[in-house]
Amino acid sequence: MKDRFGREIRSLRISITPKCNLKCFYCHREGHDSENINLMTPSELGKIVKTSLKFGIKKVKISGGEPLLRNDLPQIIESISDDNLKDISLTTNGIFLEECAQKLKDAGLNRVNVSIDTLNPEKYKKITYCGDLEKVKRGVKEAINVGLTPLKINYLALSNTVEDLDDLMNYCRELGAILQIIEFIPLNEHLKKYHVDITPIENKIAEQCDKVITRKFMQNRKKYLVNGLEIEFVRPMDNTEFCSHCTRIRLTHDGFLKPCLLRDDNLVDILTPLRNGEDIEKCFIECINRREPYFKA
Ligand SMILES: Nc1nc2c(ncn2[C@@H]2O[C@H](COP(=O)(O)OP(=O)(O)OP(=O)(O)O)[C@@H](O)[C@H]2O)c(=O)[nH]1
Ligand SMILES: C[S@@+](CC[C@H](N)C(=O)[O-])C[C@H]1O[C@@H](n2cnc3c(N)ncnc32)[C@H](O)[C@@H]1O
Ligand code: SF4
Ligand code: SF4
Repeated sequence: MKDRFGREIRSLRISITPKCNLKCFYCHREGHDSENINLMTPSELGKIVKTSLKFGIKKVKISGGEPLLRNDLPQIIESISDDNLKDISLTTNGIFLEECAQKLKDAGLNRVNVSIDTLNPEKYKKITYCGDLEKVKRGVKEAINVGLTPLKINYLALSNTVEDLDDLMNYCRELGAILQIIEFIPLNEHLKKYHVDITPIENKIAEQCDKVITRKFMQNRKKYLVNGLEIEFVRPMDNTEFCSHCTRIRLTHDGFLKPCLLRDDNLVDILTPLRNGEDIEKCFIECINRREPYFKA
C-alpha cells in the first residue's frame, strides 16, 4: 500500500522496550520518550507483524531502548518470523551481544547493527555514561562468527567523534563489516553544538570510491564501496529526498503505530484494539493515511 505521497510501506521498525543499560547523551529514544512499560508480548508482536504483511511490510527492524534487555527476545523473533518477510534485523548497543548472538541466530534473526561511535574505551565510556567497549567488540566478533551478517557498525558523527572516523573505517574493513555514518539529529538547543555537517566527509569518500549504490527503498541512502569497505550514509536532517523515499513505519514499545520518527503527535493505538479482539487492519490504514514527509520540498 502507498501513502498519500506515493510512498510504499515496506519496513516496520519495532521498539520492544524503552529501557536501556546505557545513557548516551544524545539519544533520540526513537522519537517516543515514554516510560510506559505496557510492553507487548511475543504473541501480540507476532499478530501485529503478520497483519503488517498485508500492507506491504517486507522487513522488520527490532530496536529499543536496548532490545537485548528483553529476555524473551528469541521468542519475539520466532513469533514474528514469516516466510513472506525478507529480513529481520536488530539494532543494539552490543553490550549483551556476545552471550546471546547464537540464540538470536537460532531464533531466526538475520543480521545486526551495532552502535559504536569511538574505538577509544575511555571516550566510549564517557559518551555512553558507563559502557564497556571491549565487551561490545567481543559481541561484534561473536555476531559475525554465528552469521548475523552483513553486520553494520553505526557511527554517529558528532563534533567530538569526527576524529574517530578513520579508526572505525579500519576496524570495519578488518572485520568485513559495513560502516554506517549517521548524521546527528539534535533534540534540543543545547545539543546543537554537537552537530557536524557530514557533507565534506561524504564528498571525500565519494572521490575515493570504486562504486556507488543508491538504496531506492531506503530513503535513497547512498552506499559507497571504498577499497573493500562498504560505507552507508544516513542523512536525515533537512533532507527532503530522504523523507520523500521513506518506506518505514514504526511500532512503539507501548503499542502505538508511529507514522514518522520525528513526530509524536499522530500516533495510532493498536494495542487496545488488539487486546479487545478487534480488527487491527484499520489501525494500519489510519497510520498510513497519517504519513507525510517530515522535511518537505
Ligand atoms: N529520520 C530518520 N532516521 C532514521 C529512520 N530510520 C532510521 N533512522 C536513523 O538511522 C540510523 C540507523 O538506524 P538503524 O536502526 O541502524 O537501522 P537502519 O540503518 O535504518 O536500517 P537497515 O539498513 O535496515 O539496517 C539511526 O540513527 C536512526 O535514527 C527514519 O525513518 N527516519
Ligand atoms: C536509539 S538506538 C536504539 C538501539 C540500541 N540501543 C543502539 O544504541 O543501537 C538506535 C540508533 O539510533 C541512533 N541515535 C540515537 N540518538 C540519535 C540522534 N539524536 N541522532 C541520530 N541518531 C541517533 C543510535 O546511535 C543508534 O545507532
Ligand atoms: S544505547 Fe541506544 S537506546 Fe541506549 S542510550 Fe544509547 S542510543 Fe539510546
Ligand atoms: S518522514 Fe523523514 S523523518 Fe519521518 S520517518 Fe520518514 S525519513 Fe524519518
